[in-house]
Amino acid sequence: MRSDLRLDGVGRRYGLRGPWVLRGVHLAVTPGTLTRVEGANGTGKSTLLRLLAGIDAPTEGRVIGRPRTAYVPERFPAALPFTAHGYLTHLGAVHGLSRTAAARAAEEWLERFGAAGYARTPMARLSKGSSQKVAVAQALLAEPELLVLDEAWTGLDAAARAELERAVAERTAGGGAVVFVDHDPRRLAGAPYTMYTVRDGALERRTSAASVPDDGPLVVIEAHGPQGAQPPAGALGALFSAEEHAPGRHRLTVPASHSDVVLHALLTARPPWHVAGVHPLDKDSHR
Ligand SMILES: Nc1ncnc2c1ncn2[C@@H]1O[C@H](COP(=O)(O)OP(=O)(O)OP(=O)(O)O)[C@@H](O)[C@H]1O
Repeated sequence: MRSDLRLDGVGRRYGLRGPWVLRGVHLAVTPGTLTRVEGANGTGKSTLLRLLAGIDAPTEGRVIGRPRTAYVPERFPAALPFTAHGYLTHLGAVHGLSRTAAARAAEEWLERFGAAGYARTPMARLSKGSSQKVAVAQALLAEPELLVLDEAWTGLDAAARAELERAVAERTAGGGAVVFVDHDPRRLAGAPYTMYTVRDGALERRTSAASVPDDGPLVVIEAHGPQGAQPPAGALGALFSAEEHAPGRHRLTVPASHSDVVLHALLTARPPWHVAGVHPLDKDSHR
């Protein structure tokens, strides 16, 4: 990827008079970087990813630059009239590979994701997890400059999840950019990334995530606080991630070693937040 992909004053709404899902968004995606997008349900994460992937156009504003891009959608249309191998070979050819190179790349990626055993199975007959492997393989096949992953880990088994993390690291090491959404705050936590929260149609840049350790237990604090509020200042520096999943219902993920600090900040805030529960993060709970 030679230069940034930029969103310049981008807004998107659906329908002529629909509410603005995103408005006034400025964002630069730089070669060799990893970008994480988070936000509560329905705030516009997938909308943002589709604009970055170039499969949707902004209602207003401009997208500047278009690297060779591949995209894993939140919902992959699995019932395609191909075998996994046939589909990937076909796509490889569309991306400009020779037929032989495309077939070889298809085999290689199916193998890497532990899907070689059903390469010749019609896609309509694949399980959800297996078709997700094909969804991921189709995006990696042609070594895109920009890789956009919308909850791409969902449904993959542990080995395939790890393989996808490796593939992401390979892309950024090779100078590509990767933008992703994932519900698990530990996803790619070992790699430095820039994090943006989508809130009220805008992007807020978060900086705390880069310093999060990739080991050590995490706990989830379920807290009730003011709607639309940031967690109290005393808690912010210790947080791994924060999500307002329903109005006034905040889910804060924090290293266990820092949970006391965060609980203290919540309970002594003015007005105090109500702590509804604290539990260890179950790594698989959000997949
Ligand atoms: N094709 C569409 N037509 C009409 N409205 C849409 C369309 N796609 C998304 N929306 C609306 O735009 C808003 C943002 O949706 P989007 O899927 O981008 O959010 P999200 O943050 O990815 O949600 P989730 O976390 O549930 O995946 C929602 O209100 C949704 O209903």
